Amino acid sequence: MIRTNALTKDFVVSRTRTVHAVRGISLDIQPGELVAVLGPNGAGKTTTLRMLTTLVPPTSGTATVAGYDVVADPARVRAAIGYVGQGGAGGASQVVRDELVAQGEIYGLDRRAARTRAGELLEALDLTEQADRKVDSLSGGQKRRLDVAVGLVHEPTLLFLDEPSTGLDPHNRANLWEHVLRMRTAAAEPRTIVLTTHYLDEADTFAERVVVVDHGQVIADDTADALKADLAGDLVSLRTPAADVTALAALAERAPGTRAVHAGPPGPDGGRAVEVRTADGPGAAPGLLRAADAAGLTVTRVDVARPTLDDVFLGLTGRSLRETAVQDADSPAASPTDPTTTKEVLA
Ligand SMILES: Nc1ncnc2c1ncn2[C@@H]1O[C@H](COP(=O)(O)OP(=O)(O)OP(=O)(O)O)[C@@H](O)[C@H]1O
Repeated sequence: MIRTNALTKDFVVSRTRTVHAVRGISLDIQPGELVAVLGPNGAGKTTTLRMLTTLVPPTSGTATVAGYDVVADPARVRAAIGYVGQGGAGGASQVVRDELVAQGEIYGLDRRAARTRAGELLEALDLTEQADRKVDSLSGGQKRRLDVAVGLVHEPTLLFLDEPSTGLDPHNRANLWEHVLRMRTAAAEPRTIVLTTHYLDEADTFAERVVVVDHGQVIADDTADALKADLAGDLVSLRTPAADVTALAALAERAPGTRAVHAGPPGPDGGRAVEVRTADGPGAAPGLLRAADAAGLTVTRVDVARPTLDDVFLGLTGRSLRETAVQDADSPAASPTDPTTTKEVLA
């Protein structure tokens, strides 16, 4: 459905400065896949999407989308895809239903067919009640759902969404995702969806495949579970009195499946946690406890944590992710420091 080979984009910003936004991305995306492209600000996610949607020409490399070359056949690519950009699609002073009808007509539907299609999309995206309102009176979540509806007017088999949920509160993000997932299977054949996101948790929960981009390159490409298992591993944390830390750490080093061992800082009681990064935490923990017991070492508490995509990114780049406040776009009362609106995003 999408195949790119060494896709590259340089922006020449002055005689002395060129931004290498995308540095040779090769991807192969099959029909029906739901792929999240994840990466920090400036990683090249949007530029990649804009090349795949024919909005900017590549500097070098090739890309075919829905079987058509993005440079040689941009009109056919555009007819086959839907694209929802970061800015949104709806005209602010348009009435919601009229916006969808107009989009249908742009894509060649006659007025009657365009009205029917608009009605179906309003229904599917829970916007029927808002159909006669102006676009700029909608909440952030409703606007984003309208954007998705606009992207689907011509029933594309392939949908690109650039940061569809940025700025939405957790409730509206979940709601948008519910609709996107429903839209995906509503077509005769499952739609292929490629989206960019900063949100680790949604890439983790919803995407079947996560492509991690950093500095214009793909640095990882797999299911979230495989990335976490291969690149991070589980963390078994064994709390032990100070006197046993060195011996317990040495024992953990020798345990099967151990990848790394690290002693945490002393707690209020002087004890420390020996943190064991291992392929299979729940599988390894009982063996570690038995070995500690046999060696006469005391373990006062055991915790097993599954890794996050944050751990994956840290493992790949040495850079961590920051807790960043996400302004609740639909609930003006919520402040950026409200813990319910604070989400993990890539720093
Ligand atoms: N038209 C342009 N002219 C010059 N530089 C550009 C242009 N568009 C993007 N860039 C630069 O290319 C790099 C990649 O930008 P891009 O928008 O693709 O990143 P991104 O991963 O989508 O970031 P974000 O998550 O912030 O949207 C950045 O350094 C950006 O400043």
